[in-house]
Amino acid sequence: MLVADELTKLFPGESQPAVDAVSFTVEPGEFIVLLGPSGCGKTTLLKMINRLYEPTSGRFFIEGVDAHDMPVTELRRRIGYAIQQTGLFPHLRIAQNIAVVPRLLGWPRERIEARIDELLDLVGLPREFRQRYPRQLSGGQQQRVGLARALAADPAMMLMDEPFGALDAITRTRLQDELMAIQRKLHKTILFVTHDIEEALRLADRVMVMKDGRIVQFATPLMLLAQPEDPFVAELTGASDLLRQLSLITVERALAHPGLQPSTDETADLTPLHPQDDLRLALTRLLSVGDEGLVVVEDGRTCGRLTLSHLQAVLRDPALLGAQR
Ligand SMILES: Nc1ncnc2c1ncn2[C@@H]1O[C@H](COP(=O)(O)OP(=O)(O)OP(=O)(O)O)[C@@H](O)[C@H]1O
Repeated sequence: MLVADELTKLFPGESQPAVDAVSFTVEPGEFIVLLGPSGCGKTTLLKMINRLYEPTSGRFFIEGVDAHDMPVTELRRRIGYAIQQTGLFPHLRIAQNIAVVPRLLGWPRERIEARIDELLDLVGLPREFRQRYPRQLSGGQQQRVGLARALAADPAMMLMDEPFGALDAITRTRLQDELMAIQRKLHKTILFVTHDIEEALRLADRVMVMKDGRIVQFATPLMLLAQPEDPFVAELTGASDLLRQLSLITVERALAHPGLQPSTDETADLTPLHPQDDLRLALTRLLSVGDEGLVVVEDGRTCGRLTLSHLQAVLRDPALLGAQR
């Protein structure tokens, strides 16, 4: 668990703190996205957490221990760090880049070699890339190496500063999918900075919206869209966009809505929905089939039938907010 208590950073010569007395708690295994306009303090906050910057005041605790009392090497061993510019060493081969932290930690050679292979597999790169230099890889491949390097010593927490910022939409979506799969498998606590609202809503368990060094709202993606606490949050997230809200709710949740009894009509549709499909996709399909709705099928078994009434009920129901996954 990560607990920040009035964490503040005032850079020398500045009148306003870059991060201004922020307090929050992050549970183990949560995927947190930091979102906010340029200069609002996202990077500064991350850099305080791995102590690249020392806070001017305030404290934070990792697993109950005051980070200030921890040796920096010990702290950084627990925290992986990946950034947009990748920070790969150009003169080191991919294998050496990935091995930087394990080497610092004095791991035996065989363990390091095995770990490099394991990580290349995990991030979806061929093992032959071991011998290449960063310049011989595409931007997306370099980002994967950056991710592998951040994961190398198996840290419990990952700080990621716009790691997919410079990538095309397709590569970006693919890397998001892989990061989510890695997160589910390894249960890392992740603090992830982005400017991209779609990326934030897709990845986050909770989004920390920042403005002028402060936290404006810290809530699930659906809560942000459905109950923005501030006009700034509404504008930033496009909260009036109902399609965005629907994209965050699954068919399964809509079927479970107490206001509507699921019909178990066995008539098979040509293209049934799956319980884990999102309601934005469901809406697109429902608009083309009309009133009778679409059958929902999982592993060959019919779970119910979804209609437009389900979507309307869900959008009107505040009880569904906060539990979109
Ligand atoms: N080393 C520094 N010295 C002085 N001021 C700094 C320093 N680093 C950041 N700042 C200032 O602190 C504020 C917050 O910067 P920070 O980089 O944390 O913002 P950010 O939200 O990450 O922005 P972006 O989205 O553009 O990366 C800005 O006003 C910035 O100019």
